[in-house]
Amino acid sequence: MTFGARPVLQDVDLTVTVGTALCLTGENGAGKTTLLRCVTGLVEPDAGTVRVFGQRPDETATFWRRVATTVEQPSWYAGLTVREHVELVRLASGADPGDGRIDHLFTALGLHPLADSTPDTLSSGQRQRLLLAVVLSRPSGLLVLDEPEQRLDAGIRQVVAGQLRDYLDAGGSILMASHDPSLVAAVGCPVLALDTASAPSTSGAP
Ligand SMILES: Nc1ncnc2c1ncn2[C@@H]1O[C@H](COP(=O)(O)OP(=O)(O)OP(=O)(O)O)[C@@H](O)[C@H]1O
Repeated sequence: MTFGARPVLQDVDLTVTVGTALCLTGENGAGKTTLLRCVTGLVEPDAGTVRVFGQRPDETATFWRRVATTVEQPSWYAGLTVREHVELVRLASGADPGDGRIDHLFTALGLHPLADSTPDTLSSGQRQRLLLAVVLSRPSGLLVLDEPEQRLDAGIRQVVAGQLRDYLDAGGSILMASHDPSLVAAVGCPVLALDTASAPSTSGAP
């Protein structure tokens, strides 16, 4: 990619095998979010190839039924509660909102006391928990997460790590960016470090 005269993400080559996770790290501006946006089709790279489940990322429902992401912040519906948002997403994904999955996530993420609130009344960390509940509540094959630890306290970060491990155990794949080594260690995924020149160096086995 090039933004003006500034090259970003040059010579980057990575694969996330189905059922595994990979975490992108690197300093601010290294290109982590840009890479996640390329993978989710939100931005078209100037050159190179991106394939997700063998397909080019696009805007079709077929693509988005397999990919859940926090790269784009959602717009919350005025008047709908926290619980109604998650139910709506789960229902629209063809899953049963009453099968206990939402209660499981609300218990894990501490959202039960906020279930009847509207998102605009939540703190930024509470809204981040809601966002994670939304993406984890619907069936998907790939989670693309941009700094899932953002604004979360330490206890909830470990809970999120546990939910991500559960997602992997169920056969899902995860590509995420993070600045939190403890979260990455708790998920147990390999790390791909992007430097500001975007030449990747790896630690762990992607
Ligand atoms: N839409 C855009 N227009 C111009 N420049 C952009 C745009 N998006 C990203 N950039 C630039 O690309 C570079 C990489 O940005 P990116 O957000 O991918 O970094 P990052 O590694 O996610 O950083 P952070 O750790 O701060 O989240 C930065 O220099 C940024 O200014």
